[in-house]
Amino acid sequence: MRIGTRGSALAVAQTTTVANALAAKTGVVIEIVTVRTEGDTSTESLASLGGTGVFAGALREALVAGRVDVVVHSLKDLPTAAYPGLSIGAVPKRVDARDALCARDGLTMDELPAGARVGTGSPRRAAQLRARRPDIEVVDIRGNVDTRLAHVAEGRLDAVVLAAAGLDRLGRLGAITEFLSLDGWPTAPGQGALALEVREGDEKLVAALNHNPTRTIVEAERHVLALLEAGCAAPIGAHGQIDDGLLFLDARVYSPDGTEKLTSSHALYVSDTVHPSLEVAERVANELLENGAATLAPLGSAQ
Ligand SMILES: NCc1[nH]cc(CCC(=O)O)c1CC(=O)O
Repeated sequence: MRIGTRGSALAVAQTTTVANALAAKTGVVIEIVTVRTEGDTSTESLASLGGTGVFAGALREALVAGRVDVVVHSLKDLPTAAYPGLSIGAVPKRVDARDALCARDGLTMDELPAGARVGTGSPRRAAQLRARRPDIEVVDIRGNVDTRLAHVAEGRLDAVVLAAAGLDRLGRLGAITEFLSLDGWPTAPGQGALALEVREGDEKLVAALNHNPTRTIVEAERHVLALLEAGCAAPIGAHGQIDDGLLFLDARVYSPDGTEKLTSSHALYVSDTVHPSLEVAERVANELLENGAATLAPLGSAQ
């Protein structure tokens, strides 16, 4: 079985984990194939690339063409629209969904001095930073996780905000100076989860790695994006969880300058309905739209 991945250290790390787990569960021999994507090679800001699918496109083409049998995506980088002929065969158990602050000298968010330079390429993180600390300077950066951490280590920035999941997968948890709680800092739909995409009909190749609660939760988070017709670069955070059969979904839309935000939370019992993810997302998205989400934030083009 050939598994396709982006070439970044993070992508290779998470694909290797998936390959090992799949080999252990199925006994199949696995080869990892690296595919270059526009999101990896371009130095443009993510927002200007148009966001949607800059990482996923080349991987999906390789899958359709039969050059690989499975591709591993970070779920948060995967467009919400279905892709003809392809299907998400499995969503493995999610790891940490939180963002983390990686600052110089062990500083926390509250301890950063006024005027501190904090790097991120994400409009959501930029809005959240401005909301939390209007007195700091948000700096737009690109590059992989190691490049971003180097900006701090080498003194060009005071801090960066990154996904805890990515830092963990790269063995860089030691760079974290504060985990940002999901209550106050919901993260990108699907953050910390992976999607194993296959050609339609091949779902059984990867079914052994599927984790149904994770799938239900991340589908709810992603439905919010789709219902708001928002791209992955929109300033939207969403966080779902399942406790005792109750699916809870919280989503927040920010104005880019961080001065305004809209929040909506709803919950329903998974066993009470046929499509719990879609229903809870509809309640959340409708409430956000009724309260003006589309005028508060540039949601980006429909997918
Ligand atoms: N957009 C890049 C990207 N895609 C997935 C992750 C982190 C790992 C994950 O969320 O699964 C990252 C890096 C980051 O946001 O810090």
